[in-house]
Amino acid sequence: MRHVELPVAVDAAAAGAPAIRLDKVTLNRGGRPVLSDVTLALAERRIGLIGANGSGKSSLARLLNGLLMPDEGRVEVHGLDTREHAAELPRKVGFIFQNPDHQIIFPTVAEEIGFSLEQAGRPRRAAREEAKAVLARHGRAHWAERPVHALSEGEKQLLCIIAVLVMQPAVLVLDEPFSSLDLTTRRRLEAMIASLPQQVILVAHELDAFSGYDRVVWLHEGRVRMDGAPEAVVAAYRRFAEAAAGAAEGGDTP
Ligand SMILES: Nc1ncnc2c1ncn2[C@@H]1O[C@H](COP(=O)(O)OP(=O)(O)OP(=O)(O)O)[C@@H](O)[C@H]1O
Repeated sequence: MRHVELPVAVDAAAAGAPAIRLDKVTLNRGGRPVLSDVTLALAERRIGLIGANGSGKSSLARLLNGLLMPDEGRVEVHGLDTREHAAELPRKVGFIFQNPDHQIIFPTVAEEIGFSLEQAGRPRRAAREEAKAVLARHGRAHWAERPVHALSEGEKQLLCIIAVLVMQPAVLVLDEPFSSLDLTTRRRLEAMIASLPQQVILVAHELDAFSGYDRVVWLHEGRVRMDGAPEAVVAAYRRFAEAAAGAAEGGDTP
């Protein structure tokens, strides 16, 4: 199967002014392009990003909060060029990594959340107290003095989300947050994410995670292959992936 799926029009006007724009973005990593000429206006509240391993999803996600900068083109978040406003981006775009251990710095839950509150401008002493109140709001008051290493993977992921949310970002980017979670834990986290007022951009291989989403973008070899309603994009991607698996079994690649 070699045909290119035509993009599905997304009603950007209905969704409001784009919060995020990528304009002709090319990104090189390891001396080769991993994103090529990507143009996207991301305005919808719930956007999924899918694609095969190595297709460029994490790289694109990292462009959104300034962890990576484009080699060509521009990335704008709420009108700010990421190249010129890198220091402001972490407060606008919260980022959740696949592995919570890459995000958590402090030994206890309250210290981790307290640090985020300090980053958001609270004095240290007030931050420690407020951390307990934040945990209580999430029904996790009993976590405050818990060592982070004693939390399960799902609990650590929830801690990361709570810690990022205290910065009150306008956008939450989650890069494969479910990959080590069991189904029940994943469903709970999905429900929590669904309840957030933030714009959410979710990178995931779990194709059923996008129910209720406004839009899904499929990346293929560093380019947008299809972009539109979740059902249509996920179905096309599934067909493509299954054809690719079949062709690989037969010694061919689509
Ligand atoms: N630190 C790095 N240095 C060099 N190349 C990298 C680096 N990180 C990723 N790449 C390359 O960039 C390409 C895109 O990787 P990326 O992680 O963005 O893909 P992905 O779609 O998120 O993949 P996955 O689903 O496996 O997480 C891959 O070819 C990868 O090898």
